[in-house]
Amino acid sequence: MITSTLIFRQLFEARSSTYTYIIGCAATRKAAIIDPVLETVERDAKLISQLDLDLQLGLNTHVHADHVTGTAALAKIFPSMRSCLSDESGAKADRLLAHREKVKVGRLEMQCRHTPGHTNGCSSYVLDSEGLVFTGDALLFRGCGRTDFQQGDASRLYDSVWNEILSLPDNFSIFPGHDYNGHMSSSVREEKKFNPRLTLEKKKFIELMNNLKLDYPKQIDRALLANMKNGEM
Ligand SMILES: N[C@@H](CCC(=O)N[C@@H](CSS)C(=O)NCC(=O)O)C(=O)O
Repeated sequence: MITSTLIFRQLFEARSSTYTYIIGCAATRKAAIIDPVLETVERDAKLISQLDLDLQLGLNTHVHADHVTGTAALAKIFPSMRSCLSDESGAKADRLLAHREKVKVGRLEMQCRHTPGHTNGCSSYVLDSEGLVFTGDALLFRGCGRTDFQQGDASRLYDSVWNEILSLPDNFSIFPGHDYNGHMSSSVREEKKFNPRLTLEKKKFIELMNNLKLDYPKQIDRALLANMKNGEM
């Protein structure tokens, strides 16, 4: 997608079902990448170069438990790129972002909103001018991130999603960190109406989240070790 100000790509990494996003400013060619995956760094770097973009920011929505972030590897290819992460994450990054802090991508401005609950250091990135929000694992298509490890907390997640994401205008598009069923995006209007977890009352939501009984992600040991250090292996 290219508008007069925005260059936008959604990319997929199949092993962990992760979405990576490229956000570029059409006027200045400055760009950011959200949640790159180590295994697809070469693909992403090639696309960034072909689009004639100058990668400035590598934004991680949180310390991922299911894949190794590509930010350290991308910084070797694009030396001016700076990695970013919530200042509540306890992990390493070039820039630690406070709640509501803004980052610039050329003439575009994104706001970091802390949305803890899946992990204590989760954040979503709001691109207000274009009506887009990148929710990482806080809010997924008709779902949400699990809350059973990494300081997960269902009560905090419920408040984060309702106060910081679903409080955005109804027509905002939601771009999640993963999808396991082939969906690519959603909207605030849709998730407020159809999300089977978040439309529950808070007590029922907490009960449901505390009893999901999901298997641990296959790459969890390798991923947590590396992602606490910005993806350095
Ligand atoms: N099978 C996958 C891991 C699947 C998983 O646990 N996904 C997480 C996000 S990555 S930590 C999640 O929050 N899922 C929510 C849900 O309801 O499924 C693997 O082995 O990597």
